[in-house]
Amino acid sequence: MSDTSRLRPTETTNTQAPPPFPAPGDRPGHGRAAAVAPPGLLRALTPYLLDWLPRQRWFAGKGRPIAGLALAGAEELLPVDGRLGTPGLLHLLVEVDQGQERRECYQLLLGTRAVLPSALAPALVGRPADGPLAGLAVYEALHDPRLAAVLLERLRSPGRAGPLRFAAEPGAAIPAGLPPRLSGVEQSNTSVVYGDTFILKVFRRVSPGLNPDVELALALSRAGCPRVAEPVAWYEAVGAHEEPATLGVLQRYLPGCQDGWTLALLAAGQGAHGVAGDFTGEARELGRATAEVHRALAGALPVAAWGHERIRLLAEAMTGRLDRAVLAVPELARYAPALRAVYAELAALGATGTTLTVQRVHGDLHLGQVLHTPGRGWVLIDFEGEPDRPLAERRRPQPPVQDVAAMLRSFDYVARFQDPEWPGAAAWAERHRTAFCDGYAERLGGDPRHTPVLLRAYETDKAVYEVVYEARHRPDWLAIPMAAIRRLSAAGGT
Ligand SMILES: Nc1ncnc2c1ncn2[C@@H]1O[C@H](COP(=O)(O)OP(=O)(O)O)[C@@H](O)[C@H]1O
Ligand SMILES: O=P(O)(O)O[C@H]1O[C@H](CO)[C@@H](O[C@H]2O[C@H](CO)[C@@H](O)[C@H](O)[C@H]2O)[C@H](O)[C@H]1O
Repeated sequence: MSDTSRLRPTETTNTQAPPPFPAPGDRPGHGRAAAVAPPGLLRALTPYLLDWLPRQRWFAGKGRPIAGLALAGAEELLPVDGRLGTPGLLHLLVEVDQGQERRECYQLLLGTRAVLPSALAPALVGRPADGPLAGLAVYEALHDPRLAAVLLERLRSPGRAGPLRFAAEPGAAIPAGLPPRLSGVEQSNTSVVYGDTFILKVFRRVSPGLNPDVELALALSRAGCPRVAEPVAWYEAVGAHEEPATLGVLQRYLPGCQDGWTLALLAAGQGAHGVAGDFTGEARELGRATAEVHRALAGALPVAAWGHERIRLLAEAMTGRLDRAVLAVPELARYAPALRAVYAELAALGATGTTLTVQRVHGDLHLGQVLHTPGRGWVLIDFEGEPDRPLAERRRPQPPVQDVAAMLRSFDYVARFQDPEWPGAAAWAERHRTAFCDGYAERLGGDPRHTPVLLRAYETDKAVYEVVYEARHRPDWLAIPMAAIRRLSAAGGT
């Protein structure tokens, strides 16, 4: 008999992280723990997690010291027992205290084995010397096809596993035994492809509430919109006091696709005689696809109108983001007065009696979030919104121009990627931005360029976000959004 009891939650109150880490206490955004592991589990893992977490691509708190860890959930999906000679599988929700008001909660899937095969050596997290995992190698479970297969099996048979709930679209046919492989493209989350038929995205940073990546993709798929990879199953953590937190989604895999960023760079690089190549046909098609998604979202989910006060609040929120960005990246400071003027113009727009139609949008649209597929043309993915914004904010309706502005920024990125100072960059970007807007207007009937004040405010807001994003994650790329900041701050009135 396996010794599963050693990892079963034995208490119904929060486990405190062992000294020297402080007790979790009441956690903003997470409330009480959904499940509690026995004392000793977190203590055993902590030294390894402190080293391993900050090295993960998806870990948002890089560069800030970790003051404490706490378990918000623990479930044994396969018995953890080295004597069995088979791998164990632990599902953990770990809260990380980095001295900020909001503690981030991360989803970890950890495998355990007495002997780790050499192919899994790069996935090693640590070998605790004592505690409930003593003598076992603890490693990233999604690297192990045997353990990735367990997740697919759970998704095939909806139901509960402790605090975890697995659900599937009615009628979804998910075959058994599809071979898993870890997706090479690791970004904000971790994805596993099953037999080129499905792709499972395991969300890393989680919080209570329905993740828009599931919510919007389901709404679009149920509305029959072909511009989305259909979700077929998902799983979530069910807490006692809060909305379930979405943990992962299984979607149809689109074989043979390529992302827009790769394609656009390729096209731009294929020009002759020093002139960058053309991507305007694809950009126009992408504008059409984006308009189709907006139209389908407006049909499936609530739409509202923003009047004066709400537009003023939007301008205020953008100004607040700028102020915080200036603190994070001081070289923005000299442009700040001109950028504030862009937002002031937006606030003034509300005073003229203008109303804006708002609806659910993608929220972080860029060329890396669109896949060109052999059968369907452009498909939009990753409806999570900007990962740094709280979930509730990402789920609020917004003017659809937000997505348009974000995609316009992406064409600017392509133009300046090789050389931020390339003299032809502005013209290349402008041609492709125009083509995208033409396609969008053609399909939707409304042209985003007809609200230039709003469009510029959103483009500015995005460029400010990108400055902070690049300063934090890819300092070598900072020159790209800074060039946009210079342009937008110099543009002046309408
Ligand atoms: N349905 C799909 N079919 C094929 N490939 C996909 C699909 N969804 C995502 N991908 C691939 O996985 C990558 C990451 O997906 P994404 O949803 O953006 O994850 P993340 O949230 O980690 O950024 C994409 O750039 C694409 O290469
Ligand atoms: O794809 P994510 O949801 O993780 O989005 C984040 O990372 C993006 C970069 O991978 C970042 O996008 C920025 O860089 C892109 C080129 O790599 C460019 O096409 C985008 O226009 C630009 O915003 C995105 O902002 C960030 O949220």
